[in-house]
Amino acid sequence: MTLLTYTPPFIVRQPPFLRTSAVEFLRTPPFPALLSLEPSSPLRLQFLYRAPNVPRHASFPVCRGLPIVAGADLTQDAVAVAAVLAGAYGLVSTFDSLTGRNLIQQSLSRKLVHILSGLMFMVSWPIFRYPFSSCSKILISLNFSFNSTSTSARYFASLVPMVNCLRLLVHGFSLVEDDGLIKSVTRHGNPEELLRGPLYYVIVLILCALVFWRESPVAVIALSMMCGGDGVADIMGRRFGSAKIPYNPDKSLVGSISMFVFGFLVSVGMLYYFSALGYFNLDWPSTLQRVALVSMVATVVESLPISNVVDDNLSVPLTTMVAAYLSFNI
Ligand SMILES: Nc1ccn([C@@H]2O[C@H](COP(=O)(O)OP(=O)(O)OP(=O)(O)O)[C@@H](O)[C@H]2O)c(=O)n1
Ligand SMILES: C/C(=C\CO)CCC[C@H](C)CCC[C@H](C)CCCC(C)C
Repeated sequence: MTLLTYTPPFIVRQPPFLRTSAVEFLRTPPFPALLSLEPSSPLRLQFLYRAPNVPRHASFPVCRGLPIVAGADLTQDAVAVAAVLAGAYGLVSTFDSLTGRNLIQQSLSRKLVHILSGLMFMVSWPIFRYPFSSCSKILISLNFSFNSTSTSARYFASLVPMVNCLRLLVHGFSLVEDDGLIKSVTRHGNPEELLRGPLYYVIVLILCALVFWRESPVAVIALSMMCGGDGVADIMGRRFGSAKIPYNPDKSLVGSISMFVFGFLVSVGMLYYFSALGYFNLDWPSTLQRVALVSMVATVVESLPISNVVDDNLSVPLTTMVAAYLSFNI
């Protein structure tokens, strides 16, 4: 379904800091907002913003000339923020209703919200597409040979977890009552619980959107391990985890195996999703090995008896970010 037509952007030189082995490794530029000096044929924008087919190993002369009207419409990103915020509210309300009617247990509701929120947020990233910040346009208009391909879309997308972060703070400190939120995302129904796992969770979403975004496998793998891996580990471990981990009686082998398997599968699936939309081009045999290694590292960290020191919603994604960054840059 064609929603909008826009003049394709122009390719700029990739910033030096992006000329890492990761970029070489990914072969073609990962940036959907690349600007090409000679406009290619108008691309018809689909609902999901696909990166223009940038030729592999394309040369990237520095961008010059008149301001480049990206053709992107801020309106789309504003609508996208509203739509994803509505989705977040709807997800929590749905599980509030299910727990309220005793159709699912509160602990299962919490984990399903944990699994679905981050993954659905990540899946929504391609609908944000304002290609560059106003400062970039000003720099271009001044004929500034800038190297940035920063995309403002990430800032719009990060508004969603930011609003939810505020929501968790307001209700976590009981400034405003929201029984539905508390029932669907806390284990014991205490508002203060919102200020721990759920709050760390949305902070990680903000970090992933702002720092790595859809232009790198790092955030994709980190959120896949936090949501798909850790979330399923809890569900499977509680249900089938009779055989405990020797060094951590609170965790089980089934839970950890589930963490690895589902974290790996969800990571590969999400990487394929963004790769299919053209955000990065992966060498799959090597990528699968790297994702397996990162998944193993995250699984080992999640199995450690450190939950009282650092929440899994921090230790798992942060460990995954470091491991994925090193793995895809070496
Ligand atoms: N590798 C794992 C991970 C989790 N679990 C099971 O899932 C429960 C909760 O796991 P945990 O990761 O601690 O979940 P949290 O996110 O810390 O719990 P909550 O969602 O309440 O914050 C554990 O007590 C355990 O029964 C398991 O058996 N093996
Ligand atoms: C229960 C949770 C963590 C504990 O381990 C997850 C809390 C989730 C937040 C309450 C809501 C977060 C919403 C996302 C930022 C956006 C989701 C959008 C999507 C379209 C549903």
